[in-house]
Amino acid sequence: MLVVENLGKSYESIGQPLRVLEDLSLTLQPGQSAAIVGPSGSGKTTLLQILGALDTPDQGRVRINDTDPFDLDQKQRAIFRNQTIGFVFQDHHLLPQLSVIENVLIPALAVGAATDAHAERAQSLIEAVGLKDRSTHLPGELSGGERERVAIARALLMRPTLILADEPTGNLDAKTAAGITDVLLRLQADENAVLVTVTHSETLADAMQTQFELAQGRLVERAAA
Ligand SMILES: Nc1ncnc2c1ncn2[C@@H]1O[C@H](COP(=O)(O)OP(=O)(O)OP(=O)(O)O)[C@@H](O)[C@H]1O
Repeated sequence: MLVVENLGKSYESIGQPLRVLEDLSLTLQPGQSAAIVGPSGSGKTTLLQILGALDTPDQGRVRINDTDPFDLDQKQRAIFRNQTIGFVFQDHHLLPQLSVIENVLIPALAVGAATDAHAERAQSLIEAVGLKDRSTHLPGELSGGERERVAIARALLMRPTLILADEPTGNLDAKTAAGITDVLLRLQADENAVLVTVTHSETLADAMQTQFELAQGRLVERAAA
């Protein structure tokens, strides 16, 4: 479960500080999916970075399964992030010199060694995202949509309770984007995880259970279509 209370965030800029998030609150239950939409510069990525404990808020609290990552020291926070949060980025951030399966195993390697159980999980996720025959390929040998599937498999390796996706279908054609959306939602449902996706795509936003517009630093729930 994700609970965000009264979040505030400003950036220092020449002259006045830039207030990006203002008294922002949000609660999502396990299994819930939400899209965050809003104009460019409205603070969507900033919010996602704070939800992922990659950036710190100036005010407010974030609780993920009753833990506030900002109560933890840096090392504990990194471990918590690794075990609780899965990130899917638009530009997928795969390591080009590592194979598909090695990329999927990165979260396990980051906290020690990949066990046989991790390797089995990685293989089953690679199958689940439709890349069974590609596990020894390098990212450079894959299409953009296939690379995004690898990024999704990697995000799911540690069975996160919170999945954060930043424009996961950003540079993809409509058919490929629809396939990526299906895979993401299927794996999220399998794990009963919370999914928060930031997007400019109305199609992707419509695939989520709930949609929020980020405006003037706060989230406003959009009425169901
Ligand atoms: N590190 C930073 N320092 C100063 N200002 C920043 C920083 N990061 C973001 N900003 C500013 O904060 C505002 C919100 O940025 P953010 O990237 O969160 O918006 P966004 O809604 O994700 O935009 P987009 O849809 O274009 O990706 C913008 O005005 C941006 O210029």
